[in-house]
Amino acid sequence: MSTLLEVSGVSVTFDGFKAINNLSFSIGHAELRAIIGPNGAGKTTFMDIVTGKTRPDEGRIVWGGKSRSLLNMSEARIACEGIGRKFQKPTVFEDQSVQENLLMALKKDRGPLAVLFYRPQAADLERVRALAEEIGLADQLYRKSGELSHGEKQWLEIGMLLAQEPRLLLVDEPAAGMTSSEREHTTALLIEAAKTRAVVVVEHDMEFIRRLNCRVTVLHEGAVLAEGSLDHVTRNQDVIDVYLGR
Ligand SMILES: Nc1ncnc2c1ncn2[C@@H]1O[C@H](COP(=O)(O)OP(=O)(O)OP(=O)(O)O)[C@@H](O)[C@H]1O
Repeated sequence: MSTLLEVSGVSVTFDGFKAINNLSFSIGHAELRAIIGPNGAGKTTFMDIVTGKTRPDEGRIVWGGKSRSLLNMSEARIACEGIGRKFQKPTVFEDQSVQENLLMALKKDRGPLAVLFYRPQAADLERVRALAEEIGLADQLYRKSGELSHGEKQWLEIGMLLAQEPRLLLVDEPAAGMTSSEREHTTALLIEAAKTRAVVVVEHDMEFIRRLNCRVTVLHEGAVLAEGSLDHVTRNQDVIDVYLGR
């Protein structure tokens, strides 16, 4: 499988504390990956580094077919390059309908005049309909987003990220606060999304990860402790020791 993102030998120090320690990680163009690890393992900092929010002290991060470095790019540039991030808390425009939220998120010319004179074209509405179908909100297009359940808001936000056509999607704890049927739907949605792009899911819920049925990377003290199937990593003695606090 060809590599989309390659992080090598990256370290980050906060006030003398090494939060990320010589971390290496890579993901393919259409791959689903789960990242797990105990509290403080460096999962959030890892995502901050990939999105340009935090700059590493050392290491390399290369991206795409031309292996361009992400290190000199601004956060906005990295987002334009096709790296989308879903934070834990849903952030949709609550007063707008599902359709309006998705329309606003479509990848388009965002110049001030283009935004001012924007009128949705038939192709945009069709794309929004397809996105709503993909996230399971096709029958809620005209509903105010503020009226959606927590799970539905999360799907809408995932749809808004998909509307930007990212090549890599980073998703932070998508299952938190969801009912079990919402979790099942979220699993299916992420598996589907990863057929055409890379998706990294940071999650604590092992049952959710089991259903994702993907390669798992275990972080501990800012480095990769183990990698492989969930069964493989949960049999690893180092992983067992870390989770049991030994
Ligand atoms: N800005 C910062 N300044 C100082 N220390 C920080 C900063 N950001 C993170 N850390 C520390 O770096 C370590 C890694 O934190 P990080 O949030 O990346 O872990 P995590 O794996 O996401 O944890 P959790 O599962 O609890 O969210 C922690 O010890 C944290 O306290």
